[in-house]
Amino acid sequence: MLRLDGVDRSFGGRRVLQNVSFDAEAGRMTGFVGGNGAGKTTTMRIILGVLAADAGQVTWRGAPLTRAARRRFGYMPEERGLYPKMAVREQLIYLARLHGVTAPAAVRSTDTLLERVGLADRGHDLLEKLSLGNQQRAQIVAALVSDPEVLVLDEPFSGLDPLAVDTVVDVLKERATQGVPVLFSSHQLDVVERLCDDLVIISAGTIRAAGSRTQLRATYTAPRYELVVDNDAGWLRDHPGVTLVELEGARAVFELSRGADEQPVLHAALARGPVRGFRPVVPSLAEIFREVAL
Ligand SMILES: Nc1ncnc2c1ncn2[C@@H]1O[C@H](COP(=O)(O)OP(=O)(O)OP(=O)(O)O)[C@@H](O)[C@H]1O
Repeated sequence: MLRLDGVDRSFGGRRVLQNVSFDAEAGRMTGFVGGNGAGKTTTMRIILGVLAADAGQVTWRGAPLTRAARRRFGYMPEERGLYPKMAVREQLIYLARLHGVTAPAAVRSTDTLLERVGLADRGHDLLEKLSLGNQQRAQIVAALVSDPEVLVLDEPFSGLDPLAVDTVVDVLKERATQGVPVLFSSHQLDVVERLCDDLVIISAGTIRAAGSRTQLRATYTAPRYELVVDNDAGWLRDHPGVTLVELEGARAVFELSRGADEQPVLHAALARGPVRGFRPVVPSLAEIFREVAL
């Protein structure tokens, strides 16, 4: 597992990371989310050794990271890394070689990945001739081409159309299935929700929550239910333990205080007339994020 333990970092006396600790586990997709300036890129740069931490450490498989270990990492930096004036396929092969991949394997890996992301026929173009979305696809190939042991990706989905997002999601999930920890940052909470097994939420340089989606839901949001009746459901407002979240006439979404049982609410509804729907509502990641990070 990739582990950050007590990482601090300041710029010019301003602390931007404070005691940052979390794990990205082998074989799991870990979404790293936080608002603008929260500290995601700085954290990823420290993992890759592009920046040094002031305190704390990053370990991989229990050992502090060395330059040799980091060569086996795949990194997609925020500033992206490919050369605009070099042909796409040529530089991807070159990059794989830099990471110690043999020439035939570098060619094979480049061609397979270009095909996967729909760029097989653009390999001979200069990177700058590609549309921004296609450049982004090439950057993703760059992170994957050396068949890395660990993947650290800064906003890998930004600028991709929905079909390209799906393709990249598939490729990343495949890597995770092969045992690679995949740590990626994203502002697209719907994509993170669909994709990640684990979540790390950072705000103002501090980790606010980390764990599996199910754990975070259980920890940070109260149980929620939807009730649909025939008449106005406004009476719920006065029911003990209930907080109304939404009310549209006969349909209501409500939260129950912790430890409260939902059955008395159902009985109360039935006592007033027919109940057309009653079901638990799973809070979205955006709601968890609002609860934890803001
Ligand atoms: N080289 C630097 N010098 C000074 N301040 C920096 C430097 N790099 C980052 N910072 C500051 O550190 C804080 C965290 O920035 P960082 O880029 O890590 O956030 P982020 O979560 O990736 O944000 P975004 O989602 O906007 O990309 C910000 O306040 C930023 O201004």
